[in-house]
Amino acid sequence: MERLVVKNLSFSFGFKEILKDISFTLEKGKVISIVGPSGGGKTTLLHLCSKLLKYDEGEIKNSFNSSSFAFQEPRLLPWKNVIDNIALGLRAKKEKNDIAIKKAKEIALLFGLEEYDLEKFPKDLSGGMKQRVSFARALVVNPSLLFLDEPFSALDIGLKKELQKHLIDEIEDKNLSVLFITHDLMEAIKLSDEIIVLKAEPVGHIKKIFSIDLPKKQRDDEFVYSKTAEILQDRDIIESFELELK
Ligand SMILES: Nc1ncnc2c1ncn2[C@@H]1O[C@H](COP(=O)(O)OP(=O)(O)OP(=O)(O)O)[C@@H](O)[C@H]1O
Repeated sequence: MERLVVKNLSFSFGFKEILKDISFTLEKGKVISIVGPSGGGKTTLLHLCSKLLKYDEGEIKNSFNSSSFAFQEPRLLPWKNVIDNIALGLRAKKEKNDIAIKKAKEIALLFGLEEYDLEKFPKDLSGGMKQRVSFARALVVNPSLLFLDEPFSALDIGLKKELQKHLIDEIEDKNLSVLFITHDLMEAIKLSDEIIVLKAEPVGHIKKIFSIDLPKKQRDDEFVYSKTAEILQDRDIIESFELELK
């Protein structure tokens, strides 16, 4: 069975402890989001899980067949146009060139890019367009596990909803698993099976894990709003986000 198991993970940058005793399991076809205050160690945790960083203590066992990553910063290759940036992973997997181009074009159009955008280079794209290219590049290779760091943060509300819907379709149709970071509690409620709340003080640790059982396609705005209101009643969430409810 494909899964990601994180057990008693701790990590420091030099003498600065960033994460302590983190444990959770991501099963096939499930979505876990990591929420928490800025500087709480969310990106560090994602980088450890995706092997971009080496951990100090504990264990990470990843038995997923394949994975891909969309970073907070899109990290596109400046000398390649939109299509070639999206097709990068497909070419690395030795996909035939015409098929790679066809798949890259299909997903680019699905993600709301226009035909005339496809030849553009990253310097000529808006922040939201770059983010869509980066997300498309991660998804087009059909990974079994997707790591996402704030994938929708630069998108307007309409595009955000469209891409979230597309992601939910991929999760349900292809049994895709996702570990993602968001600052947006409503987004986490819409997409996740579990929400991990990280607290930064004194060292990044898991304060709470919320489970959401309603099937994702049944989570309408009303559900998301009422669940958000319910979760915001929780003392731990208020503390984690350093919110003050008056
Ligand atoms: N390469 C690095 N070297 C030293 N310290 C780092 C490095 N990268 C991150 N940090 C520190 O680690 C802590 C956690 O950073 P991280 O980016 O993981 O937090 P985050 O929760 O993702 O924040 P944000 O929501 O603002 O993206 C911060 O105090 C940050 O300054």
